[in-house]
Amino acid sequence: MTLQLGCIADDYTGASDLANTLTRQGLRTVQSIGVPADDLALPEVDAVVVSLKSRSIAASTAVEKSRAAAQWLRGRGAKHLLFKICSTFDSTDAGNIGPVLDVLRDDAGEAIVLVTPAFPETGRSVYQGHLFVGCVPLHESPLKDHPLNPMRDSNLVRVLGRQSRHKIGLIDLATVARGADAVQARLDELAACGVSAAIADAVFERDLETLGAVALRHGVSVGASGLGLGLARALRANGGIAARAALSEAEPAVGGAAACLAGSCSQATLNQIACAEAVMPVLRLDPEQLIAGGAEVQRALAFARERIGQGPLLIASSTTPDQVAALQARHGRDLAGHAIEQAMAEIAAALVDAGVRRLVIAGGETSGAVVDRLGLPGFLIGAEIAAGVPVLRSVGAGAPMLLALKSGNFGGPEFFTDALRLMR
Ligand SMILES: Nc1ncnc2c1ncn2[C@@H]1O[C@H](COP(=O)(O)OP(=O)(O)O)[C@@H](O)[C@H]1O
Ligand SMILES: O=C(O)[C@@H](O)C(=O)COP(=O)(O)O
Repeated sequence: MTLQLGCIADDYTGASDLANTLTRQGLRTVQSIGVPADDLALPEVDAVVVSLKSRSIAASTAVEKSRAAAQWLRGRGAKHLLFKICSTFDSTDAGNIGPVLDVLRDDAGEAIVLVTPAFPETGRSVYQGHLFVGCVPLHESPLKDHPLNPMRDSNLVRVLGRQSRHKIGLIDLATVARGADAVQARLDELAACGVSAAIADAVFERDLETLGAVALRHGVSVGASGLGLGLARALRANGGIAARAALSEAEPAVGGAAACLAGSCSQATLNQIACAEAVMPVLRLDPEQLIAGGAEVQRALAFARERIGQGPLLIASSTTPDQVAALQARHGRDLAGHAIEQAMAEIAAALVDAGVRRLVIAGGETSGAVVDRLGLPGFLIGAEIAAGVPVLRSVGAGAPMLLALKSGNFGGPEFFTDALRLMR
């Protein structure tokens, strides 16, 4: 297998988002959970997206895991590596985008790395280095209240500057609009001044096509699905991608019971849970009890066992920003987040033991904990449910399951029913 593109994603929902974009752009893509084991049989593919749960862990561990993934991908022939970060630049001043970017750049022998989280399809654009979510700057968007990485500064040159050992520069939209050679010239100019990463403005897909074409001339780039789109189109334009059938087209139906789990406290997820209440049984967990111990998990399982087989159900720990803040004040941010993720993973494992084969999970960290607990090594990419969220078919671990790993902020109000309609 010779990869045309190697990708390292810092969470599992982000990985499925990128794998979805690459697939829609005609690249045969698989999503692996961690670095694939040597005995994992992978089909002939153009791109592998290695999913890490490295967004909210210690920076040194994130660096170590990303390096191992980079080594594996380079060993399979990938000349370019995309480090997939969140389109809302989810991170803290302690990392992890800057530290990972620094080592991937050094290991690739590059002087400077192009960085852009722009993803126009989901309303993420970058102008003068400031990230917008729809029509509001990042620091005014719901991301300002994220439970793990509240984003309170929209100026990405500044944000990345606090995370990196090196100087950060800007490639503005006027330069991007002048085309690939202008962008390359600006990168060279910044590198000559000792700048080692450049935030690139991008508003429209054509901007990402320009940035993708430039990125491909280098060994590594950093961005969200928008840059993935630009890279995929550049690879196709270079004639690097053979025309072949998509990987999961001919797969048989999976069937079996269906369940949804939500650990995301994002605004979009809160609305989706409210909408789901009209069409399926919904259990809202008590987060305080979840942290206290197993009784709340048992309550969830009793709720589920009574209803499994009668139709889908939803179990959610999600709550409003003020309640998240109150819980974190009592227990600490990391302890609260981790304990709830592990409780959701325990519920998921018991649901699968009880016959659930189709599982929708809302939340990146939540998805990571669940998929790890289920021991699924990888996924083929199926139909697109909403921008950035595909149906996933598990591979390499017994009978296949269907999953949807939804980024907290993605999907329309009816996301849970939209997903289940496509997960057959
Ligand atoms: N009620 C709650 N109070 C505090 N934290 C919560 C609650 N419910 C879930 N969490 C935690 O919030 C975090 C949500 O992150 P994540 O799953 O990545 O969602 P998103 O995709 O919206 O970022 C997780 O660590 C989760 O365990
Ligand atoms: O780029 C994006 O916005 C997503 O792919 C993503 O990474 C979202 O992360 P979570 O909201 O934590 O799932």
